[in-house]
Amino acid sequence: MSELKLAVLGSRGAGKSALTVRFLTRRFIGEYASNSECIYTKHLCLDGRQMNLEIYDPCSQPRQGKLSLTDELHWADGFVIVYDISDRASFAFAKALLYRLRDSHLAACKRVVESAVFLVGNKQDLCHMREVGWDEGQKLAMDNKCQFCELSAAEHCQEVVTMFTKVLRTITTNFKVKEKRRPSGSKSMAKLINNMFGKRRKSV
Ligand SMILES: Nc1nc2c(ncn2[C@@H]2O[C@H](COP(=O)(O)OP(=O)(O)OP(=O)(O)O)[C@@H](O)[C@H]2O)c(=O)[nH]1
Repeated sequence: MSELKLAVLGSRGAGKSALTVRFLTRRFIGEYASNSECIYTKHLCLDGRQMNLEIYDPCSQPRQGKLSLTDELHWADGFVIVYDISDRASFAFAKALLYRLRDSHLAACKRVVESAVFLVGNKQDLCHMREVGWDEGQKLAMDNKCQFCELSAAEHCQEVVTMFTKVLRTITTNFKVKEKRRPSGSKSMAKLINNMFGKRRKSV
């Protein structure tokens, strides 16, 4: 059974908990305690495959603006980066998060994993108060080679489910690519033995 780990990141109040809970329960709950971080777990079936999903919803208060992200980067297989379309500062924060992710992927040459990132413009129901254009979100996503959508955790249940499903599907695809690249156990053992003893034999 696959184990999938997803981190939902963004600035305070962007709607990380609302989106996560909407996906997990199909319900929109107006207020969440923002002083505690959560790892939600769910068993689900995606494309006929059973998997255990963990979703990390951090407490943004103490880390706001720090962007260290080191723990999340090591832990997660994929990321949902959320901003609030009626809050330009949250867009700037999302942009900084994407740059931080990109830098770490470049440093680690994790090109395969790069696309398991979804940029989400939340609170689309507040479009009368919009501060960030759809095209700005789309461009930021294109520049960072990630997927993008605008939606409302408050009003769009199916869109939220579709967004999470897409990012989970990307993660499982990345897993499959990695599996293909990794030599099988017996082959890699043979290679190891060959490296050790083959070289020694040559030097004798
Ligand atoms: N109008 C509207 N409000 C939303 C939407 N999503 C979340 N909210 C509201 O935005 C506020 C913040 O939502 P949260 O889900 O707690 O945001 P968060 O990013 O988890 O915030 P922190 O836990 O403080 O980091 C709450 O009052 C939610 O009800 C949305 O799609 N539309």
